Amino acid sequence: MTDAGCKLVLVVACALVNADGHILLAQRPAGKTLAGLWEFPGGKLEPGERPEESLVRELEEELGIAVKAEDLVPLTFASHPYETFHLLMPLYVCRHWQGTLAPREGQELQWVAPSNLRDYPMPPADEPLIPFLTSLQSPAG
Ligand SMILES: Nc1nc2c([nH]c(=O)n2[C@H]2C[C@H](O)[C@@H](COP(=O)(O)OP(=O)(O)OP(=O)(O)O)O2)c(=O)[nH]1
Repeated sequence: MTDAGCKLVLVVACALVNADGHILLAQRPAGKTLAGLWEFPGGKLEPGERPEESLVRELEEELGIAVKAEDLVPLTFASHPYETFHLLMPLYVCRHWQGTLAPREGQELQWVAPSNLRDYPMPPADEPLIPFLTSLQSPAG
């Protein structure tokens, strides 16, 4: 059966990877949907935006860093049926940015070793993404 009422929501997200090979997670603040869960920085595309452009904007807004679109490397994507919408979320990896990273929206931030990602409760859409991150090569690898 086709779900004619399904609303598709496109969200772009980024695994920022630091020199130690750790990945940045952000905790969704109280009051938002999925509050308390740890997610990859990013957000919904605004009308007319290209995905990479949207992610550059979100990373500046949320973390105060400047990222070049060409430093956003596609890794995989999430496709998850939430109750009120279907989430389609490309996940990029980024190892290069400028500026000092800071939580601009009051969110908790944590650098996490890929092998420890499962210690951080994530939205259900994100769980299938974890194996892709644990298989990321280290900068030296
Ligand atoms: N940024 C981000 N969003 C995620 C992840 N996993 C996941 O299910 N989402 C969902 C949560 C939200 O429903 C949507 C992102 O919305 P958003 O961050 O732009 O805005 P929001 O929380 O204010 O959205 P809302 O759900 O409260 O309307 O994608 C993730 O890893 N990163």
